[in-house]
Amino acid sequence: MKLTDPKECISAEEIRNQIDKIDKQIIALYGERHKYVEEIVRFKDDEEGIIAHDRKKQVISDRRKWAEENGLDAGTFEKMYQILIENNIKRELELLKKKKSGII
Ligand SMILES: C=C(O[C@@H]1C=C(C(=O)O)C=C[C@H]1O)C(=O)O
Repeated sequence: MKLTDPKECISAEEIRNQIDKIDKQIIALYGERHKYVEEIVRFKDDEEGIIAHDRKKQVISDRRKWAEENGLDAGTFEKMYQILIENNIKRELELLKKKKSGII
């Protein structure tokens, strides 16, 4: 991805173009992440396994740390990952239901 250095940008429009490029790439990566989330259901059998409480805690704590290491607000990233993981759990539960009823 070719980006102009933030300090080199000469207008708000140029800055916003860089932000759009970055977000497009971040979202493409979340698309990739989501494919793995859906496939993990092949290795899970029940609701407790889907929620995976300890893993969920670890994921959030690592993302908090990574956010801080990048000069970002840990609480913001904790909230984002809470929402993301809650949605992933819902999706995994739907897929588990389908798996159990033989649809997939
Ligand atoms: C993907 C998993 O399932 C759920 C979703 C997670 C995630 O999106 O990172 C983490 C833990 C689980 O709550 C997993 O068990 O690793």
